[in-house]
Amino acid sequence: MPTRPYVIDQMISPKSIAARVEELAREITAYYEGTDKLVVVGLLRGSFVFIADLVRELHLPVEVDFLEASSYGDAMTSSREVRILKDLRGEIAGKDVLVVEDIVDTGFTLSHVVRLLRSREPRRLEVCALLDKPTRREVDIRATWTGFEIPDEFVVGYGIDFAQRNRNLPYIGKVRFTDEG
Ligand SMILES: O=P(O)(O)OC[C@H]1O[C@H](OP(=O)(O)OP(=O)(O)O)[C@H](O)[C@@H]1O
Ligand code: HPA
Repeated sequence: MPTRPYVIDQMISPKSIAARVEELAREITAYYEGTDKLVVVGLLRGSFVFIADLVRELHLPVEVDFLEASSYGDAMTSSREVRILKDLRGEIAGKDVLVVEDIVDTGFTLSHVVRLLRSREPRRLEVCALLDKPTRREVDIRATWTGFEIPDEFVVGYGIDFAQRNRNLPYIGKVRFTDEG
């Protein structure tokens, strides 16, 4: 539980998110056109809202699978140790794969997951991330498609949490502590 009081200032509205998700889905559909099946892999828990919206806009035969990775716990900074808490149910060897991530911050989570999944030899593996904080990067990795580049702010909402709270907000907001001067 966060002990300090905070408020959340809206940064990206539900309307802007929906419009961007539609654009991303259009590009992804064009990229994978002709695939017999795209395995869409959501990284739990943060991507659960984004993946739900994104897959409904993909005009492709899709299978949905999930991988749970965790490195933040209840903190605002990465432990830099990525733990895989739940693996995929299905095989991805020889298949087209799209990894769906909510946010790329230091890059530790995504690089760990991409390395793991590439070792299973998918046919094509690409990444779609809703948010990117490029100024915080510690590992050299980029998503193939990014929804929004954002400044160095701790964000919540649309699936993203602060110590497991605020995932259910329909917008992306930044956390502002109210006990600071
Ligand atoms: O680029 P990084 O610095 O690695 O940060 C990004 C990751 O951090 C968050 O996951 P978290 O460990 O909080 O788990 P969660 O998805 O269950 O909230 C977020 O959902 C990303 O997966
Ligand atoms: O800004 C963030 N908010 C919530 N979780 C996160 N994990 C990495 N960056 C963030």
